Amino acid sequence: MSFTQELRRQSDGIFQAIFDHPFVRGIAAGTLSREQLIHYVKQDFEYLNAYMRIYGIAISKSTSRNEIATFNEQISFILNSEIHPHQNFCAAAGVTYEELQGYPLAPSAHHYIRHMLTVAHEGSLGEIMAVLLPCPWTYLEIGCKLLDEVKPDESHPFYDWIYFYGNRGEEATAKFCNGVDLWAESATAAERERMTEHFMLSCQLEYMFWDMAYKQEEWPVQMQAAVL
Ligand SMILES: Cc1ncc(CO)c(N)n1
Repeated sequence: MSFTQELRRQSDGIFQAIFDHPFVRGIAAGTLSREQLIHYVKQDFEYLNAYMRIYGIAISKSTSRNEIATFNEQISFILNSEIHPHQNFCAAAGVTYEELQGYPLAPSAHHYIRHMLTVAHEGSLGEIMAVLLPCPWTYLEIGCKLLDEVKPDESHPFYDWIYFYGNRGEEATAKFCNGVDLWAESATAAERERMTEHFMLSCQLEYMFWDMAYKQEEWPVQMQAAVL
């Protein structure tokens, strides 16, 4: 079993919980509220900005052109393609994408981004790849599962979202897994252990991100608006 197959086995309980989460079930059934979609897009716009910055840190730790090119491709994918699923949610909620940009982070999004940033600061390139991997991997599997289960046609409100993640992520995720596996082969046991921990925590935080959007999570005490 490869290192990433072993990671997938260890995280199976979390993957299953994500597939069963009411937000993901709500994508399948087309039953999410306008407010839940808006909360998700506001937070995910910021999340993907942070995610691209972490790729930037990964580039600064890269030792070959090949690695740089891979991270560069991933950044372009987020900038140019991953806007489509957000736009699908915006259209379903009846808002423009621009309206949902620049909001403060809710607690779980904050937690997830800080987790990735800590690993980016302290860890090796292999550890950074491990902390980033649950993002494409969980969405690929959600997309494939929903394609298979719902077989949406164009009348489904989340047709674009489901097709985007079900069809587009496979090659990128395979490449990502390959990079993590190669790194793990020459890593020490202690580093592999850290890679596993980072990966597992990112899976937990993927679950929490869905939960945050579903419950429209906010900080428990409202901040006071600045007096200008
Ligand atoms: C939180 C989160 N995880 C994964 C993806 C997929 O890229 C996303 N857009 N947002």
